[in-house]
Amino acid sequence: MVARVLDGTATAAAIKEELRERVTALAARGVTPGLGTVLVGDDPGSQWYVAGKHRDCAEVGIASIRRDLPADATQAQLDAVIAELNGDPACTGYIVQLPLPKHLDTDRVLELIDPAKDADGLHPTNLGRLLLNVNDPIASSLPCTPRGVIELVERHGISWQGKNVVVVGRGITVGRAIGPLLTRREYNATVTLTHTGTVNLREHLLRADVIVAAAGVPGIIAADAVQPGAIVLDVGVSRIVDAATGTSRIAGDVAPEVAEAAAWVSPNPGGVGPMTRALLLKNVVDSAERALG
Ligand SMILES: Nc1nc2c(c(=O)[nH]1)N[C@@H](CN(C=O)c1ccc(C(=O)N[C@@H](CCC(=O)O)C(=O)O)cc1)CN2
Repeated sequence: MVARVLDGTATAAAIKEELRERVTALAARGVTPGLGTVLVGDDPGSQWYVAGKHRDCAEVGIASIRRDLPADATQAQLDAVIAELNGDPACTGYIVQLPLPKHLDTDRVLELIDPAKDADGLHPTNLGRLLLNVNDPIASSLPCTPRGVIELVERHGISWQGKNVVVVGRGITVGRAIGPLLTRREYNATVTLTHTGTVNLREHLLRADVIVAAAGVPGIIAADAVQPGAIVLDVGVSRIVDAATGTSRIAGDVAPEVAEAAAWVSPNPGGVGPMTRALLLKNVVDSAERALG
């Protein structure tokens, strides 16, 4: 068997087209959504992602506001930028690109974001609402990557109902947030959260109908750990630098041979990454519509 491809690039393009229409409808009501980004430092991956977010905004008609700080920015400087965006009416939603340099306090930063402008859905209030408003998908922003994973599968005609899902990785942007979403009644999946400390990871994986690999460990999902016919989503991103040439490439969590065992695989790049960006825009448009009532 050769797995079919869960095409994130094409699916994200379709979502952006739908969003363009919604943005036009908002404009007719006098509202222009505006996405802000805060980037600290010069990590090439983060710079690339942030640039991509602004390109996406231009494509769908969302205004974009960019605040870049040097790698040695102080906590006070970062706090001031957040206060400025919280107070800027042109900025209807924003994100702080993660990871932050180690000397900055990520938890504090996420708490300082106005929950109504939290386009990532990572403010404690919004993560709390994710747990509390179990059947209200747009009560507040939802984390973009989990939302992207869910839509990528659904838009390929696959239902989540009754699926055994094994998530690998316990980070805040994916692993911890996807379980509360997928166990909502509308999806009815059964979710096991595993991580690099899980004993007998392979046994868990062999029971999975769907694997969401978000550990950031290249190749952690091997072909002999995937049951025939499984759906495998490769969320992990590691950059491997070739010491000789200085060039870098992306390595996902899923070994290439998995494509011979699974029914569906998301490529990496070209799978969940573009969906994360598209769902960020969707959060911004959802919240502009919510604000109108
Ligand atoms: N504040 C946040 N920070 C981070 C998040 C997040 O959701 N919010 N997630 C990741 C990075 N990320 C979004 O910011 C992200 C990752 C990957 C892509 C993407 O489009 N990837 C392309 C490949 C691009 C390349 O060549 O490097 C793909 O998969 O095809 C977009 C966004 C961590 N930080």
